[in-house]
Amino acid sequence: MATEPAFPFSIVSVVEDVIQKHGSSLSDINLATRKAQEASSRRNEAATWLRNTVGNVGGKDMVDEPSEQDFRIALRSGIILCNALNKIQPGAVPKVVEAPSDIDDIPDGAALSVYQYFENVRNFLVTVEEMGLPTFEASDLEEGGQSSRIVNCVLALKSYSEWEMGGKNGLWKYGGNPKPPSSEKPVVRKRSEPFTRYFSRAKSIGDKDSWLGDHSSNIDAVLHDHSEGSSIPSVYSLVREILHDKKQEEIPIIMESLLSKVMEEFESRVLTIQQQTSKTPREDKEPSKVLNSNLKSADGDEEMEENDDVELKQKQNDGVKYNGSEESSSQLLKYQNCQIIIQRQNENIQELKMIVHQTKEGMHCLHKKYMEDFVYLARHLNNIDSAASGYQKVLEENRKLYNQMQDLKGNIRVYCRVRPLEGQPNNCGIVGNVEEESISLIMPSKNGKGVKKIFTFNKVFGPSATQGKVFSDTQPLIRSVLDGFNVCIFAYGQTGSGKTHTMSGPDNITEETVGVNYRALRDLFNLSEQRKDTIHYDISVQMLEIYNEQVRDLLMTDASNKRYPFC
Ligand SMILES: Nc1ncnc2c1ncn2[C@@H]1O[C@H](COP(=O)(O)OP(=O)(O)OP(=O)(O)O)[C@@H](O)[C@H]1O
Repeated sequence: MATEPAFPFSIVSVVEDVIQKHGSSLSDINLATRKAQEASSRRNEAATWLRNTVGNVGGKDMVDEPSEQDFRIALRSGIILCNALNKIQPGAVPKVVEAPSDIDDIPDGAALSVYQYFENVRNFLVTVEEMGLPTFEASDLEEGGQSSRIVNCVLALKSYSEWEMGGKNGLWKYGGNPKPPSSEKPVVRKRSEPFTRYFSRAKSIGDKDSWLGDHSSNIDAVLHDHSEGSSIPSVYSLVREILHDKKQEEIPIIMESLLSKVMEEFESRVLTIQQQTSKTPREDKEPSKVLNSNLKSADGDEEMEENDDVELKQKQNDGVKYNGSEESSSQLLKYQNCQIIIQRQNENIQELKMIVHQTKEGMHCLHKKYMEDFVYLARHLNNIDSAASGYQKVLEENRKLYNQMQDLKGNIRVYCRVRPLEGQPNNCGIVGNVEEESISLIMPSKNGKGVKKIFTFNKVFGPSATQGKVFSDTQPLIRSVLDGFNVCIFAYGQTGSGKTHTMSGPDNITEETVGVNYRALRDLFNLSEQRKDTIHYDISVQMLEIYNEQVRDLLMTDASNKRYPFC
């Protein structure tokens, strides 16, 4: 973005006005008195700061409101100065040579080299110079030295300390700048030094705020005689006119007074602009010539208006002067609005970056948790698989044992079922005792006495045995079918002995009277369903009749082909 700042005010016009208003009074000063008062005031300020910063040294405090002599004597060992410097920049003077407590009693002018104070002073001066602060000569600490230079140095340290404690934000109010990180130094003309210093400070602000940006050359051009023969005076020509008949030593005081008045005038004009701005809402909606119109934002106008006062005060602190015209204030407001929009966009970008970062972290955590769950499930599945294969092995073993047991019981089993006789009590007639595995029959004989004969079976069912009881004994054999064994169940007996009743059931079949066939099939289908995950069974049914040495397929629909062979 082009950061062409709007300067809706003329520095020349402000200086010109001040000179017109106060021109005569600027030089009308009792220089001697003023200088003495000011020197005393500055020395007191320096002494107070040193006392507050360093505290008691060698059992003595810095004297309150010291004389020039007191001030020099207190500092000539360099201990206070080095300690103060170390407070601001710890370790700046690694070794401070201590002096005996009676150092202040040594008469002024007496040599102090025995206390090696030169080392302290030299270390202090070297460090201060490296920091870009104003220094003094070691001889200034002796009688006849320029104590004002010492005061200047101490006050510069104080200003630097305050500026540093304030987070190095804003203007460092003392005349000089701490050494910038880059090698760039403000170019200052010797003759215009007293007032160009102000602008070099403003440029140092521009390093952070880009308020004046790189326009020091423009400012320099304004200060200097940039247009020979131009009808518009420059600051340089205005000031030169004021100073041309003044003595060399008067110039700094007059310039200070002039700058002070210019600042007052500037503040006054800024206040006027603020008042006008608060009374009249912005009317100029045209794009500013000096601003990037792409940065305009309709929805941000309301909130930006609230920040106008703050921004104006900021400019006021930066020492910029306005000419007060409405057009200029409108341009300034637009410029400020754009700055606010950019700032908010930057904040939004930062916020979005934060959200993206958090989302990435969240995704990373989810992925990690997913992987952990996945590994856990894989392990769990492995365990289940092992258990299932173990179970299958055990099951297989059980089946083998089961079938072996069926074998041991006998591959051919013969059961005997006694049919109840209608209208007669059970166990009457020829049937004697019905045991678990035997039955006795009373056979008639010639002599009239019955002959008892006992028959043994795998199982004997009496006339009261239910269909369920009969099936329960055949069920284990039927289950062997599903393990690949051949099983055959058939009923044998004379007509009317109950074969159909046992195998199928009576004419009116109920849940209790259903016979072995149905029960066996139901059992096989149930087992097949239970084992469907591990074994697939194909089940088919045939129904044949063998009668009078003829085999017939009872399930064929075509009656002509019922007899064997079927095709
Ligand atoms: N255990 C029993 N309990 C009650 N009734 C029975 C029993 N056994 C057979 N009956 C009855 O006896 C009759 C003859 O039985 P069933 O028809 O089963 O004999 P069957 O041996 O099949 O004869 P067939 O060889 O002539 O076919 C039927 O009415 C049947 O209900």
